[in-house]
Formats: sequence, structure tokens, C-alpha cells
Amino acid sequence: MDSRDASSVVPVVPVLDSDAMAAARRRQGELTKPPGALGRLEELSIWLAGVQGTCPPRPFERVRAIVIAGDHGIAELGVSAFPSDVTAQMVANFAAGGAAVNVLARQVGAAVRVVDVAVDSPRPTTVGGVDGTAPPDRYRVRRSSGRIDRTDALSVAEAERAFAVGRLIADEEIDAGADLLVPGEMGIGNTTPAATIVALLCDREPIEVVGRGTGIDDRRWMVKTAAIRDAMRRGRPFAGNALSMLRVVGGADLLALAGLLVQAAVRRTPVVLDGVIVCAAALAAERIAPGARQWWVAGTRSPEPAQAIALGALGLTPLIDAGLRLGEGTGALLAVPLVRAAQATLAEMATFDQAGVSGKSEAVGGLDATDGAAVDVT
Ligand SMILES: O=C(O)c1ccc[n+]([C@@H]2O[C@H](COP(=O)([O-])O)[C@@H](O)[C@H]2O)c1
Ligand SMILES: Cc1cc2nc[nH]c2cc1C
Repeated sequence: MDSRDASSVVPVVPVLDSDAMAAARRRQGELTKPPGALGRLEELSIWLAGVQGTCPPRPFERVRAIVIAGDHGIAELGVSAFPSDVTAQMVANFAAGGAAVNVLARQVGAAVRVVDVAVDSPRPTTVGGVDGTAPPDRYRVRRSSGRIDRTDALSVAEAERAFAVGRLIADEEIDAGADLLVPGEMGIGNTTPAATIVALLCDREPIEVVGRGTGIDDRRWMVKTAAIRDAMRRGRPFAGNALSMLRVVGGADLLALAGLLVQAAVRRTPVVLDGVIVCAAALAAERIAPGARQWWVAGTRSPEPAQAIALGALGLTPLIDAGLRLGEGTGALLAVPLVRAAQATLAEMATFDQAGVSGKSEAVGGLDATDGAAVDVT
């Protein structure tokens, strides 16, 4: 996992289908609407053609929300408004179908899978596999990740395992037919390692990345900022190697998320990104497997400052900005109807020719068919 063995896990990421994207861009210009009038739906539809390799793109049939759960030793410092016990309690709530992610997944016809990679409990708190029949030990890396201000989050072996678990989850889901993945997470304290990773990868100060997480007061904010500072000091020597950095100042959940995001790209499967933790993992994943970001769309804007920094570095702009700061994949699930709308409009709208509508634009200033529409989403 350190520089000597990182090369063994650098996967090759395929590129989007540029012919399908060109066809989608052309078709957008022929549909019965002024050029660019469907705003971000147009750019999204072109991206969908690129990821599916076909124009028009197909409707999504199997959307999967995958909540990666893990605790963090740094929580014992008081960097969160809640105690670590809440992680396991929320995992039980996910299983019972009572959490926000369950409700929002039902709204968009997605199933929720919860994976305990490092919850602070003696035994795994979740069932295993796509259908809940695999041994949960297969996915569990350890009991809570280490306290990153003074120890490594994981050993080298644990980190390799966590990254492999994320890749395994993506493979299992895609093999079972998933055509759109929505990764989320649950873990008290996890905004601290997420902010640390973004600061190190984007060369920012702790004060620029620290956020209020679950809603901390000023006293906890100061403790959290100092924790990020101390963790950054430990992580800085690894800033050139994203895998090692996740091992030292991230955690099992962040590594599993990074593995899942990389493998989704390798398997040509689109992903909707959620809040600050998923985006921190995505930033690291793009460093591990350059080009992986082409396969992701940013679903939601989080008020956490590190998320905006991560997305800026990835060149991604969130589809919605509704003030969500829950995690679990909830913000990303809210964006799924927009992704579906992009597919449906490109696939189902009539062209000017078909509808007998005059398609010649008289816009002053020569409004271009690509204005506001065919922007490069990579
Ligand atoms: O997704 C986000 O941007 C987000 C922002 C703030 C908090 N969270 C969630 O809250 C937990 C982490 O917050 P904290 O304060 O314990 O670090 C974790 O379970 C996340 O899912 C998530
Ligand atoms: C109750 C609760 C639910 C959550 N879901 C994701 N992070 C969370 C943090 C808390 C505290």
C-alpha cells in the first residue's frame, strides 16, 4: 500500500464513448426545444450516452444505494455532535427501513445495501452480499478505524483489504445487474478524515476544510480543527500517494468507497456522488485511477467546505443544492430523478422534423446549439 506496492492496484479506466456522445449532442439540437433550454439535463443526457455507449441512452433498471458504515477513533476526541454508538444504531435503522436513505431510495425505486466495514462493534452489524446471504465477515475490515491524529487509521494489510472490499462490492452489484450506483456512508466522526484528505490532496489549510458535520458547536469546532491539523501533519508525507494517505489518515470506509468508485469506472457503470465523505473518497479515487471521474456525476451540494473543494478539483458541479448534509447517499438519491429525466427527454422527445415544428432558431446573436448544453463534463 505504500509506494512499493501501490502500483499493483492501479486499474485502467476506460474512456467514455465519444461517438455516442457526438450523436447525443446532435440529437439534442434536433429535439423540439430551443437549444440549451433543458439546461443541465442536456449535458447529463450526453454524458449518459457516453457512459452507456449508445444514443439515445437506455432507462435505468437497477439503481442501488450502498451505504458503507464505519467508525473512527478520532470521534473519542469529541469532533462530532453525536457519540460513536449512533453508527451501529443507525445501521439497525437502515436494516429496519426507517432512515432517510430508505425513504428516498423507495421514492426512486432503488434498493439499499448496507455494508459494515469498520463499525465499532464486536461482530459485523450487517448481513453480507447483494442479497444478504454472504458471510458479513467478508466485508468487515476491523473494529473502528484508528485515531488519525496519533495513529494510522489502518495497517497496510487492512487498507489493501478495505480497498478490495469496495471493488468487490462494485463487482457484485454490477454482476447482479446494477446500472446506476449511489454510494453513501454512515459513521460518526467521518467528516474529520474526509476533510483531512481533501486538505492534503488540494493543499489547503485545516480552517479551509473544516465543517460543522452533524452540527457541532464552536468548542467542538476548535477541537476538530486541531485534530485535522494533527492528522495532516501525519498524513503529509503520503500526500503524493492517495492509497497510502487513505490508510494513514482516512479509514476503512473511505478506502472501501474509493475502491467502489474506481471499480465502477473500470466496469463502465455510472455513479451519482453524495456529500463530503463520498466526494473526499472520489477525489482520492481519481488520484489512484486517473480518469475515473468521467464515470461520476455530482448529485448534491453539501455545506461542508471540503466537498466544494473536492468537487472543484474533480471538475464536477452538483445537480442539486438543497442544503442536505446527512450523508447515507440521500443527496445523491434526490438527484436520481434528474438523471432519469435526462435519459427520458433525450430518448423520448420528438424531433422538429417528427413533430412538424419549425426548428430554425431566430435567436439574435446566433445562439449556438451547444450553448449551455454540450459542456465537457469530465
Ligand atoms: O454528506 C455530507 O456532506 C455530510 C455532512 C455532515 C455529516 N454527514 C454525516 O454525519 C456523520 C459525520 O458527521 P460528524 O460530525 O460525526 O463527523 C456521518 O454519518 C455522515 O454521513 C454527512
Ligand atoms: C442520527 C444520525 C443519522 C445519520 N445519518 C448519517 N449520519 C448521521 C448522523 C446521525 C447523528
